[in-house]
Amino acid sequence: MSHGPAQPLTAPASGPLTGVAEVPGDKSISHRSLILGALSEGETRISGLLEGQDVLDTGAAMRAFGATVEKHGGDWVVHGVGVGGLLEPEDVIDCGNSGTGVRLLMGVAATHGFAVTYTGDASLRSRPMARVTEPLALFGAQAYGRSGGRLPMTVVGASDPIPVAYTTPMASAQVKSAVLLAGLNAPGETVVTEREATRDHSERMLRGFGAQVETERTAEGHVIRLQGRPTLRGRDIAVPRDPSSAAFPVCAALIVPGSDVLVPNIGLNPTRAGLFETLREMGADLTYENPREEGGEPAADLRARFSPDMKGVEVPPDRAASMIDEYPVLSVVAACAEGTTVMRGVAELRVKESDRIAAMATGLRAMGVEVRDGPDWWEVDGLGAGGLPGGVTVATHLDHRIAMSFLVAGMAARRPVTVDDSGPIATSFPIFRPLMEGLGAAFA
Ligand SMILES: O=C(O)C1=C[C@@H](OP(=O)(O)O)[C@@H](O)[C@H](O)C1
Ligand SMILES: C=C(OP(=O)(O)O)C(=O)O
Repeated sequence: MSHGPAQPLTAPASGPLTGVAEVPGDKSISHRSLILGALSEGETRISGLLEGQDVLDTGAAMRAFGATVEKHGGDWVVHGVGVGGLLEPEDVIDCGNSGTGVRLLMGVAATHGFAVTYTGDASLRSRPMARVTEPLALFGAQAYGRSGGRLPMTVVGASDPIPVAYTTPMASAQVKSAVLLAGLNAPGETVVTEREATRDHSERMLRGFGAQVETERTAEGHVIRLQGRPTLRGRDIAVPRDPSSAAFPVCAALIVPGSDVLVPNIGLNPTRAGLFETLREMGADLTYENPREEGGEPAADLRARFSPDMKGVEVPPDRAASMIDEYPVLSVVAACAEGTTVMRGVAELRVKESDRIAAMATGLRAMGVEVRDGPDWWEVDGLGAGGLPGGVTVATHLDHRIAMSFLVAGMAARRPVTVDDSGPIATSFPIFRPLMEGLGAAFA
């Protein structure tokens, strides 16, 4: 919960970024590997787990719920307790900065007959939890939190849960996943309908661990049916690299003159790849090399080269869920393109680790970029390649993606960009700084 002293960091203009950027494991899949391993019988061995603080906090939580979670050599090994077998934690569960961690855990524990109190850092304590506790109440769980449905919050799990049919009111994989994970320990069929498809890692991984999950496209949307009380069996998991982390070296290469960067082995699951599609529409020199299937999902090596002729685009709102965490860094690329980039249908950006539209707009405006915004949209007027003035210090509001986005901006700007706190980068991309330095970036 406590956050150490702020760690300011400055990115001055960079020379060409070149080389290979091996980004760490996918954060969404890493959380789910630990959680589903803990709900399985037997051993789950995970290679490539993201060792970011968000994921480490979920690992500590699974230990508090009774599972064994240990690092053996380079792998993480989980010995699970089986579906319905979680134990009552002896203390508050602190999820740090992680919305995914707390919301998925609330779901899992909501159909166990004990109470759990959750908290997190100042950012997480400001984020809305009613979106999860409302559907969990349908299973019979009761939540008692701060006003506005904020953490700290105690959720009293249902001792006699009933299955639920629920339509998610916003495009959120966290809400969908919380309901599905609660449904694991409810008898019968739990059904989640989402109007827009969101990342589908929970569905794919639940199936991989042995649950019966069916998905169907209907007139109402995307329907997911889970049969409750399955036996989940531990398995080996190789976590693919994170496309949301790949976004930073890719975007930096596109806007720093002379750059040519290879980001190998990135999953291009269509529920995650919207940024790359958008960048290509803008005219980015971004190619998919060696396209292949990895663990049943499309993957490729991404090659990004400096792209001085990118144009602003209108990003279709139905693409938002597939690139929701990438809008901050897209807005930096947009500021280096010609013309206006329009981003609509993105109200969810206002309830992430920070209000990401406000945070990016404030920093971009401070360096002279024209940004217009409304409740669920924003537009950035590009200054063209080499046009970003820089010369600002920006507030990152405990938000890793805001910090990394402005550091990327500094690499392409005429004068340095300083972020007031780079500490939160460790939540999702702990090797961001050495990785970017390896490509040629300098920090001060
Ligand atoms: O399910 C997940 O792993 C995630 C879902 C998204 O959040 P929402 O469900 O709030 O859109 C995303 O922003 C987050 O980084 C990870
Ligand atoms: C929104 C994010 O994470 P979370 O919701 O898990 O805190 C993110 O990583 O950009």
